[in-house]
Amino acid sequence: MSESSRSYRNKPDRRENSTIEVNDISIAYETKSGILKAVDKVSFKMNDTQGIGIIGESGSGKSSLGYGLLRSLAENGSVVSGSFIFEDQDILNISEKEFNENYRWKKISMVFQGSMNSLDPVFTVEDQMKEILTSHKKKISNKDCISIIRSALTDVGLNPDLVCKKYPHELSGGMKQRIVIANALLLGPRILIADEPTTALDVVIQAQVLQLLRKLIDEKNMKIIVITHDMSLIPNLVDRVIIMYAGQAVEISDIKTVFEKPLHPYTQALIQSIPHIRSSEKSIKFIRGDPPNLKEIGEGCRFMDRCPHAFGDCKNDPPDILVGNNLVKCWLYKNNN
Ligand SMILES: Nc1ncnc2c1ncn2[C@@H]1O[C@H](COP(=O)(O)OP(=O)(O)OP(=O)(O)O)[C@@H](O)[C@H]1O
Repeated sequence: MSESSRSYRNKPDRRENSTIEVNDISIAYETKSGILKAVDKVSFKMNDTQGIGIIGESGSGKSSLGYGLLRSLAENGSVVSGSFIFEDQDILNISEKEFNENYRWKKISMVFQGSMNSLDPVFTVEDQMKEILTSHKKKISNKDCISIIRSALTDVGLNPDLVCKKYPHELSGGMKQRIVIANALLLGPRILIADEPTTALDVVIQAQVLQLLRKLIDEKNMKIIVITHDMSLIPNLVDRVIIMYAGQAVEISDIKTVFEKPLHPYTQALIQSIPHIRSSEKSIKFIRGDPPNLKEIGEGCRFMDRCPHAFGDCKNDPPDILVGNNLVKCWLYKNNN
């Protein structure tokens, strides 16, 4: 890659301030039948944390949180409160123009859920990648474009000579997902939000894509926020997890503790629902009942109706309680307060 083309991609610099602080983010959608509160006061920090997983069942608000952080919510959605501090700046509180010019794709990027199926069928891989580059870097030369594209494809384990001139339908699912990741990393972001990055891939390819993400995080010294409903995917990818339930972060834990000693009854149930091949247990464990309707949230613990440990206190909103280094939103730990 030429020196000039190198300068279009942010280079990893271990000295830069990579602290990320998400404070009390709430997200709501306006719908015909009322306001739906998808995310309720979620906070987390990533100082020494390189990767964080956002885990929860469908509808728990994971994607809304990711879209909210990238300022890409659907038109009827908005971040109603909270801040997202990155490089000492609340990037939810700057103009759209400044965010687009300095942050979107350049410092924060996203692999959207299902995006491998939205690659444009009438453009070659090279043309799609060129389009991204030229729309963000108006003055970039064709030579630099090609050089960056080839390097980005190599980074994700693809041979540029074989894939540059190919159309999406000529590629396997795994290759398409690698291209989607290469697209997201094209401008050298410091934070990558990956929403269900391995859904719709078979297990072997899933493992390869996860391994690729791990390699890219290390090589590029970037931070990753992985959104997934599948807890079993993340142990080698992230060091902390946020367990989301009905729009709230009910547990924030390091990855080891969450598997060895999950605190929240919902997290415990999630872990128990992961099938173990060597276990003598023949029946599949599942969580009975349904999550509450996010348009009709009342007082009290949102998991109460499904919780085997529910008791009187649960009728009141549970506080966030620190247990060791981990936070849990559950009255069972009130004596730790
Ligand atoms: N544009 C929208 N308008 C109205 N409601 C929405 C919109 N987008 C999401 N929701 C609702 O917000 C809640 C959270 O959805 P979200 O997609 O963030 O959850 P999720 O945990 O990512 O689920 P999934 O894994 O199925 O994507 C759900 O009740 C969903 O129906």
